[in-house]
Amino acid sequence: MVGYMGSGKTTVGRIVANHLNVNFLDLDDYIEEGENMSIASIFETKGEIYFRKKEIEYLEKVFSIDDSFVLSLGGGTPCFGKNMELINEKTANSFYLNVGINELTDRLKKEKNHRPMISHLEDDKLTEFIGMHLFERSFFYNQAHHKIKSNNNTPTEIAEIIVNKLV
Ligand SMILES: Nc1ncnc2c1ncn2[C@@H]1O[C@H](COP(=O)(O)OP(=O)(O)O)[C@@H](O)[C@H]1O
Ligand SMILES: O=C(O)C1=C[C@@H](OP(=O)(O)O)[C@@H](O)[C@H](O)C1
Ligand SMILES: [Mg+2]
Repeated sequence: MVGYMGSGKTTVGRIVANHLNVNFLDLDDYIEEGENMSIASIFETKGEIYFRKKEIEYLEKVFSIDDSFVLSLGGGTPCFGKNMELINEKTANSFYLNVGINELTDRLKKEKNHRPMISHLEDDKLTEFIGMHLFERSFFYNQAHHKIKSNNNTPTEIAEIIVNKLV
């Protein structure tokens, strides 16, 4: 699962894994467990560049697991180094959860705190930031094999659309 913060990667990925009866892995959780630190503390104490290096390292590590699983990435994962190339090489089915700026703003207003890329922003600056940031990142997200419009459906409905593309 690929897409902007708040697009539902973690929520939808978990449901898809459940439907397919395979393990679910969230790259952020995997990093937090491996580093024994929250993503927010990694950003705060070591900075974003350190996080991005770790993110590449854990992405490579996760792809060395010899098992079937659904993987939800962080919003920035596809946008650094050669990550998107690696993602598409390692899976035949990458999904971009495509959600519009206003819906993302509504969702993220409620949960800025554990997302260090936006936690410093006032609510009234959020839409503008997301608009610019999404524009920059869309180049990478759009390289996913499947693009799923995810604005007006529940996570369960989106998971069903995804499962139907896989079976
Ligand atoms: N399809 C959806 N409709 C409404 N809210 C959603 C949907 N998908 C996710 N959410 C909500 O949006 C927030 C962010 O979801 P999350 O799965 O953490 O996104 P991501 O992992 O892409 O950052 C959560 O509060 C989640 O419940
Ligand atoms: O977009 C980003 O740069 C980030 C997204 C986060 O994941 P979610 O997209 O699951 O919030 C997490 O990896 C980190 O806070 C950085
Ligand atoms: Mg997530």
